Amino acid sequence: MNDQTIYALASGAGRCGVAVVRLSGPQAFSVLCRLSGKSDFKARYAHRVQLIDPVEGDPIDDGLALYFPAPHSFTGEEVVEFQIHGGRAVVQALLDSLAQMDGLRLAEPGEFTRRAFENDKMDLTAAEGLADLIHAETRAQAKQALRQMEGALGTLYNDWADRILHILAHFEAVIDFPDEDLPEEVEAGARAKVANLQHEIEDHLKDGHRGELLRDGVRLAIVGPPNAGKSSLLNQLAKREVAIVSDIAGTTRDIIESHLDIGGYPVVVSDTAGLRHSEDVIEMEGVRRAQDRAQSSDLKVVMFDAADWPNLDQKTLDLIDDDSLVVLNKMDQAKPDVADIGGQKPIYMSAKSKEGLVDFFKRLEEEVATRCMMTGAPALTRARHREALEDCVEALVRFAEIDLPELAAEDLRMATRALGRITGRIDVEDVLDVVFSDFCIGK
Ligand SMILES: Nc1nc2c(ncn2[C@@H]2O[C@H](COP(=O)(O)OP(=O)(O)OP(=O)(O)O)[C@@H](O)[C@H]2O)c(=O)[nH]1
Ligand SMILES: [K+]
Ligand SMILES: [Mg+2]
Repeated sequence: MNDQTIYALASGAGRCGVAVVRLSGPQAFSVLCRLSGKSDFKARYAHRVQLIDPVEGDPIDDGLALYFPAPHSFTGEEVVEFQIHGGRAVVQALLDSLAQMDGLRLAEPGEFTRRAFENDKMDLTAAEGLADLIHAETRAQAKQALRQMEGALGTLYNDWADRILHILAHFEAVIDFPDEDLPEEVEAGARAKVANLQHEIEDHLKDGHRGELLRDGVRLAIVGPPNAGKSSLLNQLAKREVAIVSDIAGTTRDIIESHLDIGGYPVVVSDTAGLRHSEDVIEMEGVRRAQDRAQSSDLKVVMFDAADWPNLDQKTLDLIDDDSLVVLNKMDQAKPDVADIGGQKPIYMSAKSKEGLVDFFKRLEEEVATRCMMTGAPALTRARHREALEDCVEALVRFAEIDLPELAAEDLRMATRALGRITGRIDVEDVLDVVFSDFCIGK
């Protein structure tokens, strides 16, 4: 347990109706008593308190105080929460009083959650879920974060680790008691279980990065020749004039990014420079960046002026792939009958008259949704998880190729350690616990 008591404003900064100041650590309760002049507090009960600065004797506020005795608190430590009026001066007065008390200090970013993790109140995936929930900008993001915070990922990874530990227990037994004749079918069964597990983890890894896309946002690039109407479409998507629109070809030069909520899903849209050859070095740099961005995006809108059909720009045609929505814009001026462009059926629209826009938005939303679809199984949300799971699979693959029990056991240990890195939990003690509680050698 930490011997320092930390405090911080837990609600957002700035003027508001109610502000929450939180304390955690051994002195939290005595601080509550000093500020309120009372000592009789019921656990987890909102008490009306007059807060008075103990040194100056100045009143701070008339508010509420809640006391959460350890270990039944967010951090697992003694916690006190003050709900006070959210004026800047009131909040500052309380923070100043706390700052003057011995043994108290302002919390570092994430320190309350860190203490919760250290006191086994949550594992690393739950802590990450909590961070994501606070940063979530769309409904789907918040849903995924909440699910992770409530332990969906942690449970999955712990379950996998437990299953490996049980199998490991078998190999530990073979190593420690070589004279006991353990039946061969037990080993075959153990190996079959590892193979199953390996497939489950591989399936989880093959999720098209949906959890990561939902967490970080789907990257969408709008590309096409100059004057196709790319910036006009960005402005329609963003519902404001993000980019300059003009009839001068080559208006957009740099990449213009906009963060959007499309059907509850986060999308980072990039408007790009029109693709063409130019003598202007700045414009050419813009074209290079546009092509780069198209390459690195999860989804592309490849846009042409419908009037250009059938003489479409080759640079733009070259970018079309399975992740492209091909659009013929300016249908208010021209609507050629085209069945296929680069293997895709074009979508007609007008970014100016707004014809076809509703259908296009629907199509776009579907494409975004399938890329970060929330299904029954929880999705991994971070590269950190992915790397550890890949290490785990590697160890399981090695295990399958090895007969010697000592080496096989070592690979299983590496596999559990990789999973343990994700949740921050597993250590050797866990292996021993399973061996002795679950495996009856002396039978
Ligand atoms: N009639 C018609 N005009 C459009 C449509 N969409 C865009 N425009 C016009 O076409 C011109 C070019 O539009 P922009 O949005 O600037 O085109 P862009 O693709 O961003 O062009 P660059 O940035 O130069 O590559 C502007 O005058 C727009 O008003 C449309 O659907 N119909
Ligand atoms: K333009
Ligand atoms: Mg533009």
